[in-house]
Parts: sequence; structure tokens; C-alpha cells
Amino acid sequence: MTDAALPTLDEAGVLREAVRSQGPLVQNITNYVAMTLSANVLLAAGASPAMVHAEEEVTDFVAIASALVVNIGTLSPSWVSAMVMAAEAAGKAGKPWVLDPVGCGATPYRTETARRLAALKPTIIRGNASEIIALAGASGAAPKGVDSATSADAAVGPARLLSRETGAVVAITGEVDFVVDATRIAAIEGGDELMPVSTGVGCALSGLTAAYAAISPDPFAAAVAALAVYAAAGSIAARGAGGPGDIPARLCNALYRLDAEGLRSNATIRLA
Ligand SMILES: Nc1ncnc2c1ncn2[C@@H]1O[C@H](COP(=O)(O)OP(=O)(O)OP(=O)(O)O)[C@@H](O)[C@H]1O
Ligand SMILES: Cc1ncsc1CCO
Ligand SMILES: [Mg+2]
Repeated sequence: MTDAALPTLDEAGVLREAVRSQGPLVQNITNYVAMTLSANVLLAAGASPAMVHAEEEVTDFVAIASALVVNIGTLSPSWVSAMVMAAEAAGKAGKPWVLDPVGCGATPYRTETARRLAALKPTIIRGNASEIIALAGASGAAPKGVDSATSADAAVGPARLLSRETGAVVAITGEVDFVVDATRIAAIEGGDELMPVSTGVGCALSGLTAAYAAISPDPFAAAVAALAVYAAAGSIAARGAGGPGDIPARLCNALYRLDAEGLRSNATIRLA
């Protein structure tokens, strides 16, 4: 396979502009920790976020949203019920939705909930390496709570199995990110080691990925573009940061200001 099978950084830049010009409405069922950063990341990228998780309204909201993200970070029974309702509604309406299986593998409740949601055929699954390995049912390092205990390349084989089983594009993040479907594996480089030291940065990326899926009919291209844009913005954000506490604000600033040149010089997309 050649690099031609992969979207380029310039194509990612076209999708970034499309998110800005179309401003998709993204419904977020996400955790208490990451809500504000997720909303700010979506706004900085040009999308409109709404945090909507009551069982009484999730289905109605799916009808007006362009995409949905389901993140199990702070799950409890009424939330899980709302997640299932929203995922089913998105499936029926043919709207793209992203599953973030936070902490899958850490407890049976998380693993069972993530598997139940994965069976509802998300368009894209985005998680760290330990979460993807556990969701695929492969053996490997269980997460340390919600943090990964292994590197992303260890999850590429399990991600491929998961993609075949669910039909989803699977994105694994870490020092190097990977996006996997039935036939392709893209590696995305960029970002910074300060990013995993700031909570919710991955969760917010799952929301951003839903915005890209809203404006692109190709979920593989959408996931690669979202991760590449985030890798570039993360790398720019870390430059001059005093430490992890500066990352959320600087990441939003970098996403807001990112142009084609900034994208080209701060991220790479290659075949893996
Ligand atoms: N060592 C690293 N170097 C560069 N970028 C990194 C590194 N670790 C993570 N990232 C980037 O940080 C972002 C979040 O990825 P990460 O794997 O930490 O998500 P996560 O574990 O789901 O985070 P959270 O659950 O706290 O939201 C991704 O864009 C990823 O590329
Ligand atoms: C720290 C934390 N705990 C549950 S969700 C969350 C946000 C990062 O995944
Ligand atoms: Mg996470």
C-alpha cells in the first residue's frame, strides 16, 4: 500500500475549514471532568457543542445534532441508559457517532458498558491503547484507571480486530496516534508529552473527531484529519507552556488560530 491511500495534511486542512464554515452541532454525552474543555475545543475549532445527557431529551437532541459523542468517563446507570438511547437514535438516523470507552478494562462495569455501546456500531471509536486493547478483548496492559498503561502501537492489532467486529474506524492515541480500518493503518505524529498530563485532553479530541465526522462522509479521513489537527495544535500549544496547567488554554488558542502552514509544519500523517 502507498501513502496515496491516506488523507494528506492539506486534505485535513480542507476538512478543518469545512468544520469552521459549517459549524456542526455536536451532541456530547461526556464526563464531568472533561465537559468544559470538550466544549471549548469544539468552539475553538468552529463547531457548536451541547452537553445533553438526560434520558428525557437525548433522542430529541440527536434529531437536531449533526453528530454525537458518547464518553463513558463518569458513568452511572441513568447515564448508560441515555447513552444507549442516543446511540440507537444516531444509528437509526444515520448520524455519525464516536465512542470514547474511558477506563474500559479497569472495572467490569466499564468494560461491559463499553462493549454494549460498541455493539451499537459507532462510526468511530477513539481511546488510549489500554482502553482499545480491553474493548477488543485482547490481552495486554489494563488501564491505570483512565490512563493508558502501554504504548499505542501495542493496540494496533487489537484495533484491527475491533474494526472488523464493529465496522468502526478505530483511533488509538498516545505518543504516536494510529487510525485503523479494515484495510488501512495511518500513523499521526505531533502533539507533546504535556498533553497526557492534562486531564480530558483525549476526551475533548473525541468530541472534535465527532465534529469532523459530521462534515465528512468518510470516517477514516475524518478521524485522521481530527487527530492531525489536534497533533499540530498540541505541539504549538506546548511550545512556551510553563507546564501541564497551561495546556487547555493554549490548546484552544492553537486550534482557533491554526492555519495550513501551522498544520503542515507541526504534524505528520504516514502509513504504518
Ligand atoms: N507522549 C505524547 N506525546 C505527544 N502527544 C501525546 C502523548 N501522549 C498523548 N498525546 C496526545 O494527547 C492526546 C490525548 O491522548 P491520550 O492517549 O492521552 O488520551 P486519553 O488517555 O483518552 O486522555 P483523557 O482520558 O485524559 O482525556 C492525543 O492527541 C495524543 O496524540
Ligand atoms: C480523570 C477522569 N476520571 C473519569 S473520566 C476522567 C477524565 C479523563 O478521562
Ligand atoms: Mg480517555
